[in-house]
Amino acid sequence: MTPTREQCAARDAADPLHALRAEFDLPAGVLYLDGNSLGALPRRTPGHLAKVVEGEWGAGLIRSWNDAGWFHQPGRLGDRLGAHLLGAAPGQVVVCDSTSVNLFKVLGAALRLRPGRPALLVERHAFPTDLYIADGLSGLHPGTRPVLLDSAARLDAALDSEAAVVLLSHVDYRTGELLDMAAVTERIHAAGALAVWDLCHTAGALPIHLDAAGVDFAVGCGYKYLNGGPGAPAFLYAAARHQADARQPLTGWFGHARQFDFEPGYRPAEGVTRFLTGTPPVLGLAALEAALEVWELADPAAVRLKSLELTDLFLELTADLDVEPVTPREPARRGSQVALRHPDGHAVVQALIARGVIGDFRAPDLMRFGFTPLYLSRADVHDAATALREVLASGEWRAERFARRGDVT
Ligand SMILES: Cc1ncc(COP(=O)(O)O)c(C=O)c1O
Ligand SMILES: Nc1c(O)cccc1C(=O)C[C@H](N)C(=O)O
Repeated sequence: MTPTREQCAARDAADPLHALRAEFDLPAGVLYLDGNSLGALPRRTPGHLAKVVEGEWGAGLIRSWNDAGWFHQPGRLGDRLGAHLLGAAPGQVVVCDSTSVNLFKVLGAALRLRPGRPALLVERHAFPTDLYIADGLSGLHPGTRPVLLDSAARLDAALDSEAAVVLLSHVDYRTGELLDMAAVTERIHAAGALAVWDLCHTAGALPIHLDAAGVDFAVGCGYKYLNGGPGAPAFLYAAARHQADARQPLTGWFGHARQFDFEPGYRPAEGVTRFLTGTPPVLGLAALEAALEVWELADPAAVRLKSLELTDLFLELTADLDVEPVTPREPARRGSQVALRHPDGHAVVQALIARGVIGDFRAPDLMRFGFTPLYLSRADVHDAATALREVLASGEWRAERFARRGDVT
């Protein structure tokens, strides 16, 4: 028997995480299932930003680089994020730049740590920026060539003595499939290669254990599950054991050993600081800091349990619909989103959005629904599944206004 809405609401009432919903400012009448693409606005963010803008920028002016600690914000936020959500001991994470730029930096550093090995392995269906960056970087490294994997499951066949670096997504942005980070990293290391993980769809979706898994490098973005806001700075992780030898290619002055000596030659800073490039986006970091404060109110293990419950519930409540779930049912292989295949998925998603149920669509036929336990409840999941059922049963998605028109997301 699938649970009723009342049963869902009763479970919500008994859930300690339910209180965190009040930390978010969500518009009335909207069921937001797209926090896996752009997270919701934490209520404390506007006030925190106003404080930084008026107090630190307006009143403090340039003094705030020192007095308000702006210089150290990339490392300080990195340590907080590392401790709470990434399983990284201090001194290995910095918050800076975009995921794409950080990928360029860590892949560049990783390739230089494996000289003589030409292959940079990437999944054929990786998020395109990962493919583009791997391709662009390979063009700049004589002798390096990208090798496309049909899937992560085919990794072993490609892991030979030519393999330098393997770039993998912890969760697949289309299907929501989760890889076993520790086991896969171990296989990569057994072949003598380095493991670089894209955590865009897992940072804030489930607890990550980078140190314990022996990961070499990782990147991820701040604007999805972390709720740092549109264009929020991203993060990167460089394992302590690699830092002294790592040379990243974007050698800007914020990564210099003596930034204010203004030397003409580049010398990398100690530690993960050498992965910084230019002036940090102070206001973007402030918004991410406010969001992290909310995250620090939540136990990531409890968030994971609730996430699995929400995705499971949605899969169960939509099981009899004329859609094909592509997200794995096994909890250990599932991230925090559900993808359902439907030949007219774009129109169906548009019809849902017209009802206030916001999900998204990835060509050619995947409807994606992100489940963010900090601000979604079981009753919300029930309502979303009911809306999908009604949209499909009524055929309202066939209306001309829901036809595809080149929207950006
Ligand atoms: C797996 C993955 N990597 C990278 C990115 C994007 O990187 P950027 O923030 O640089 O646009 C996304 C989403 O946009 C993503 O889903
Ligand atoms: N980063 C995005 C953007 O700048 C505009 C629109 C969407 C996005 C996304 O995050 C897409 C997302 N990474 C995805 O999984 O498809």
